[in-house]
Parts: sequence; structure tokens; C-alpha cells
Amino acid sequence: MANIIYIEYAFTVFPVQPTSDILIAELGEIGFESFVENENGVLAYIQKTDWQESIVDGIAILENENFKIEYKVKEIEQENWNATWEENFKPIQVGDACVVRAPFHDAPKVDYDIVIEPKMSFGTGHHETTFMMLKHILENDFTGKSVLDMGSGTGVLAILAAMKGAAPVEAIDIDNWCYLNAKENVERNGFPNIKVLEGDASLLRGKKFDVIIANINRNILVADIPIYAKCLNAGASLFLSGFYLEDLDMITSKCGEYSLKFEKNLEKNNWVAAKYVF
Ligand SMILES: C[S@@+](CC[C@H](N)C(=O)[O-])C[C@H]1O[C@@H](n2cnc3c(N)ncnc32)[C@H](O)[C@@H]1O
Repeated sequence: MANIIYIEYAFTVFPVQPTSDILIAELGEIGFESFVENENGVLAYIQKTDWQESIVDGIAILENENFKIEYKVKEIEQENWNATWEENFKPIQVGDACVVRAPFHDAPKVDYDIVIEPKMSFGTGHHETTFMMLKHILENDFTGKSVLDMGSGTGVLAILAAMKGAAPVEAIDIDNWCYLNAKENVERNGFPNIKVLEGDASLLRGKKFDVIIANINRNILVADIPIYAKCLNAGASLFLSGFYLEDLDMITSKCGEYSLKFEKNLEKNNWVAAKYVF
């Protein structure tokens, strides 16, 4: 098989956050397929066949004077790209009980050892919101509960829920690449029964769950909270993340309109993961 050629953009950004997150979101929209965050900013990768020299022209954040961004571009072969991943993708420890790691890391002695193929943009536990959602799942009882992971990315949250005894578990993502990646990851972690679907909240009609987990973003959550509420059994929990602390009151009030009561929230670097009960 011919080696795939990638183009690497090494972005140095200031301030590192939220610049890196915004940049990753914008690059993801124009075809960049993987990202490595470091202390200077972001390494972003796109296949050469999907690339053209002007590809980042017109990206909004590059034109915004509030953010300082510089970058260097170089071409690399897939073999080196994998090496870059191995160097940069460190296992993530969540509390004492859970590690999210790549297949090339040694297996740790923990109750919940989650293996994710490190070629994705979101859902390795490195991002604050994933980390906090994993923490919520660790802190709550999932035994025998039916669970929906909405905006599942790599499927990492659905996998931890299943490891904690949840069943049946469903994972939905709107993005084809995430759908395929989550399907691989649920198999890899020994949970082929997790049902992975490609789509959005329109797939939820008539379904009921004991727990819904949704780490997406403020606007999609606000639009979809009414649909999630229709899908919750009495006494169910809803975990929401993907928004900043300043949006918590607005999200809580939207949930309140649908009889969802705020129970607690976790916070990290201004990101929030909140729990509501029905
Ligand atoms: C912030 S990532 C979270 C991934 C993973 N659940 C985690 O916690 O790391 C959000 C995911 O939601 C997906 N997404 C965006 N809009 C969506 C929608 N309307 N319905 C379902 N998934 C959506 C994106 O493709 C992305 O994979």
C-alpha cells in the first residue's frame, strides 16, 4: 500500500486557550482530520490529496486581531505521522480507576482501561469536557441502565458507561468519520453490543433512556434539550457538556422548562459538565 502523505500545520497560538479549541473546530470544518495539542498550540494534519496551498485562507480566527497565531507548514509521510502521535498521545488518568490510552501503550492496572485509536480529533480524554464527563460516569451508578451517548465522537463515554454495567447503550454522532471510529472503538474495547448510529436528534423519536450523556456544544444542546427530555424515563439523569461556565445558567434554565432539575456541575478551565435529573 502506498504511504499516505500528510501536510502538517504547526500552529503557535496565544492565548493557548480558547484559541486552540476554536482553531481546531474551524480546521475540522475544512477537512483537517487530526490534531495534537501541545503547550504552544496545535499540530494539525490533512491528507495531501485534500489539501491546497490556500486552504487556511479565510479561516475566521486567523483574521481576528484578538488572537495571535503563527504557523509553519511541512509535508510528512504516514509513518512519521504515526510516530508523532505516539510521541504526543499520552495516556489520560481519570481518578484512580480509569485510564484512556492508545493500543501502543502498556495496559495499566485499573478497573476501567479504555483503548482508543489515536487518530481522531475529539474523545481521547485530553479535552476538559471529555475528562469531566468520564468523571461524572465514574461517580454515578450505571448498572443495568439504558444509556444514550449523543455526539459520541470516539465513543469513549459510551464505552465507560458499558464498562460500568450500562445496557443497552446507544452512541450517535452526526459525523461519518466519528461514526466509523466509534464503531471500531466499541469493538476494540469488547462492547460490540453498543449500537453506534450516524445522525442527530431526529433519530431519537420514540426512544427512552435512563441516562443521556451529551458532550456537544451550547447551541446544539439548547436546540436538542426538548428532544432529550422526551426520551428520558422518570428519575433519569442527563449529563451535558461542551459549553462554558457563563452559559451554565442559560442551559439550566432551558432544562428547567422541561422539568430537568440541576443537580451538580464540574468545572475545568472554564468548561462545564453539568448533571440534571428528570
Ligand atoms: C465535543 S465532541 C464530544 C465527543 C465525545 N463524546 C467526548 O466526550 O469526547 C462533540 C461530538 O458531537 C458531534 N455532533 C455535533 N453536532 C451533533 C448533532 N447535532 N448530533 C449528534 N452529534 C453531533 C460531533 O461530530 C462531535 O463528534
